[in-house]
Formats: sequence, structure tokens, C-alpha cells
Amino acid sequence: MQGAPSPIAPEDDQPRPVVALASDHGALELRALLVAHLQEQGWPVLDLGTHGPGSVDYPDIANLMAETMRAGKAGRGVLLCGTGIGISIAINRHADMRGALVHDAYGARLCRLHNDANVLVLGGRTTGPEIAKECVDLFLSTPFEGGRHARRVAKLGGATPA
Ligand SMILES: O=C(CO)[C@H](O)[C@H](O)[C@H](O)COP(=O)(O)O
Repeated sequence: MQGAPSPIAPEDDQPRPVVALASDHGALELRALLVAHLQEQGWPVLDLGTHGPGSVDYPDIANLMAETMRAGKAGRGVLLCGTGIGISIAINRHADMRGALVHDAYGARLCRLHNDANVLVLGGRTTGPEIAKECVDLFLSTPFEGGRHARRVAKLGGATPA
């Protein structure tokens, strides 16, 4: 189904999708902080790593996220690398992924309202913890607006994973 809203339920009385998080070595601390933050808020979390300080390649991490979401193991993704740039390029090579590199609350809200982003991308070396938490919260609680934006999202092509 092209351009369909992602299956997110901002209201607390509806089931919450699993949120997968993954990063390269450039965002280990911020990812760990966000995993704990989401778990504290009751979100079902799937932490895909990387789990050690060793250097890894961000395209591999983005590909793992895409495979995980395509397999239906998560409904939303949060990806991080040092700047967020490399991993956002990588995730958007997948036609069914709409990754949004975000640096503030406005972007986090608008990437849902207008772009129906299914993956939030943050930079572990560029975004502080409080802003990152705010971005993740908005990403997970803001619905897609639809309307004219549905037409535009449909023109991006690609299916919306379950
Ligand atoms: O920011 C990134 C890509 O846009 C990644 O985190 C890379 O790790 C970054 O390029 C830095 O690489 P390094 O091997 O840690 O120097």
C-alpha cells in the first residue's frame, strides 16, 4: 500500500508498535540513553546494537534496521550514527523506509505530520540528550496528517512496512 499512514497509535489506550533502535559506534551513549528512556515510558523496545565500542559501518546498521522493519519485528525505527548523515543516506536507499534526520522538536513533529517518516535519525555527536529525548517522544506520538501530504508521500514510492 503506497503512502499509507504508518501503524502508530499515539493514544495510550491503543497498542504501541515495537520501536527498534540501532546505531554505529558514533552514538552508543545516546542510543543507550534513548533505549532506557523509551523503556521507562512503556514502549516495547528492540535494541539492535551495535553492542560494543568497536568501529562498524553505518550502511550495515541501516540495512539491519530495514530488514527488521520489513520483517514486521518493529513498527518504528530510531537510527543513529555520529552525525546522522551517513545512516540517513543509507536507510533512504530502501524504498520502503522514510528516514528523517532531525535536529530539533520542530523537525521531529513535522517528519511525522507531513512525511509519515517511519525512521527517526539522530546524530550521537551532534544532538544532546534532552533534545534527542524530546525528538523521539514527538516522533512516536505525532500522527501522520494525510490529505495533501498523502499524495506527496505516495509519489516517493515504496510500500509502508506492516
Ligand atoms: O557520522 C557518521 C557517518 O555520517 C558515522 O558515525 C561515522 O562513524 C563517522 O563517519 C565517523 O567515523 P569514525 O570511524 O568514527 O571516525
